[in-house]
Amino acid sequence: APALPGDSAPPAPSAAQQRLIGEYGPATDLLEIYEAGGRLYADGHGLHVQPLESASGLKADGGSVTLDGARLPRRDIGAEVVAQIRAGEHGDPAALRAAALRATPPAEPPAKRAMDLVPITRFDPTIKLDIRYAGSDNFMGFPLYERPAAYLQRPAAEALGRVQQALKAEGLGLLVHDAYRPWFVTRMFWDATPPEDHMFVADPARGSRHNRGCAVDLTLYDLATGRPVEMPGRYDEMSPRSYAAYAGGTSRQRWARDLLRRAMEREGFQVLAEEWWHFDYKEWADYPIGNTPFSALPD
Ligand SMILES: C[C@@H](N)C(=O)N[C@H](C)C(=O)O
Ligand SMILES: [Zn+2]
Repeated sequence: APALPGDSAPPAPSAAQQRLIGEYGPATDLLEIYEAGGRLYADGHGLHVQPLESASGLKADGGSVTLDGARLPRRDIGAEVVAQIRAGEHGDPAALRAAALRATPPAEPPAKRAMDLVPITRFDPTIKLDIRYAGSDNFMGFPLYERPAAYLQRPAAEALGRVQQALKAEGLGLLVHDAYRPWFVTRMFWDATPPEDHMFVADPARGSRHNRGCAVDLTLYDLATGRPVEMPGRYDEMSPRSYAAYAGGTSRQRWARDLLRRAMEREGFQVLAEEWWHFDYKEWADYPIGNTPFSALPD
């Protein structure tokens, strides 16, 4: 039997539909235009799952929507949050890093298991890496890691290898953005992120499951082209598009997101409700919080 039975990707929407799909209006009361079953719908801002062609009073041209005469501009909430973080009081990378390195992780009772971090490509070298925190293409806008490495605790890395094998039958592979993360980096994320967006970064007072070597941030790539598969939102986007249950975007994007989730769940990983790309391995509570930088981990 196929590893992930019953899957076939829905068709992509037409270019004309693509131009309209998105979020419009005030952040606290967004109007969402999305595709389902080949049709466009408007939802929010006083409308409820309204087929676009029958939404009287609504005119959409892509750049903005006019609803009952009021103009609702297109929004990219994630990009707005990134701009806020980079302009914020904690925008100085060196000062942020120095403060985080001076701080100490929370004290905890002895962990059940010792750290046993292994490179995540050890059990399947076809897992691809694009380690965003080792470069500047991340929400902070500067490198946080000394090298583009990805480690997980051994049982989690083995499980990830099995996910990769299962996805091969679908012509897909895993593209990893992050795995083990030293605690001081979690502290830097927390300090730099506006409090209203703290749901997207772990509280250093409890530690991240990444610090325990048991969380992985990842997406899918197409084995034939090597290109990432389109998802409903961007990696590390701090907006509702990141929620695992987000109903917007296109059927094809939601299909890919849900396929990734099912493939991961079959091997003991659980998705984070706020982030479609973040998965915790089931044994995370057994491991201690790690603060070892990548420069001190073996290659
Ligand atoms: C920062 C983001 N990639 C992430 O991993 N968030 C979760 C909540 C975490 O920090 O553990
Ligand atoms: Zn994560």
